[in-house]
Amino acid sequence: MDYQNILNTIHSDMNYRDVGGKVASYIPELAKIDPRKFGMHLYCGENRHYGFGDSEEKFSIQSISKVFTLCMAMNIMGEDLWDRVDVEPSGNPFNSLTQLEQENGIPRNPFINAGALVISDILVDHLKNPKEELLAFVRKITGDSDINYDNTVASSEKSTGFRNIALVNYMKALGNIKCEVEPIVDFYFHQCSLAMSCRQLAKAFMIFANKGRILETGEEIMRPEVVKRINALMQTCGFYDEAGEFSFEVGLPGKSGVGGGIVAIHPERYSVAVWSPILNEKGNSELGMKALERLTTLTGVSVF
Ligand SMILES: NC(=O)CC[C@H](N)C(=O)O
Repeated sequence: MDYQNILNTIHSDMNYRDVGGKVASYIPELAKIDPRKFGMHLYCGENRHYGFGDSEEKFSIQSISKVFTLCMAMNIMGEDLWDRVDVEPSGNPFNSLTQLEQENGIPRNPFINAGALVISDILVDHLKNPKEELLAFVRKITGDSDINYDNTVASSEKSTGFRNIALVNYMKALGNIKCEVEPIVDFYFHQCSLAMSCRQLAKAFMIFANKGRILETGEEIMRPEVVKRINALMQTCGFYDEAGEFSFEVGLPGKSGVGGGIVAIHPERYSVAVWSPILNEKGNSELGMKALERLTTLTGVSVF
């Protein structure tokens, strides 16, 4: 497959003028990002890297980080994790509070904010220094030590993160949060502030296309049965109330973030990341979704 040729076609056929959404502004620091940014990187192992545009520039990965923390929490808790968080698509916005009341504080899935905050609670509860351990985990699976938190983005989100703070308080009232609220949201805002490029994200997510092993070293990070669960959740819940649309258009498991990044994997073939900060009304990168639709259409291959 001539991936570089396909990526070049996507790059020349599409740009930010094709979409009408807006850069996220509820986190003030994200509102400063240039809406014209557009990059994509595809990695198939054996040093086969293909990319274009701003694929080496770091951006705020936001909710994409929820896949990393889920992975760590599953390695700690095993199947007991599912007593604290469910595995169903929410059909609701990522920061919604309403379902929690009807469902006794058990979030629908680990990728909506409520679910990711329960995962943060678990990591804060079990790890000595969760921020350092998350950073070490991400650097290890990426094979790159040049990955850090963006403290300016983390404090910017903290200054306006009332909904997330409300979610933790509410779940604590309903008995699904063990630790204090402050360290949980501090950890959550930091995980969301992780700054990575498309190239780094494609490398990191290769473990989900490679049955849980780091491709280059063969080291097992997760058991294959854990990868099965995480990929299933990316397929059904990775795009909030647009997970159906992403499956329909793209046909790959993936995860988005309000920084405008999307990562998707094709098991045993490739891992791909795209970045364009303009979001649609569901909070997913508009151009990113279109670019990935082009990728699976032009290659003629998806998981379906
Ligand atoms: N969808 C997202 O990327 C949301 C993450 C963001 N940090 C928030 O909690 O609102």
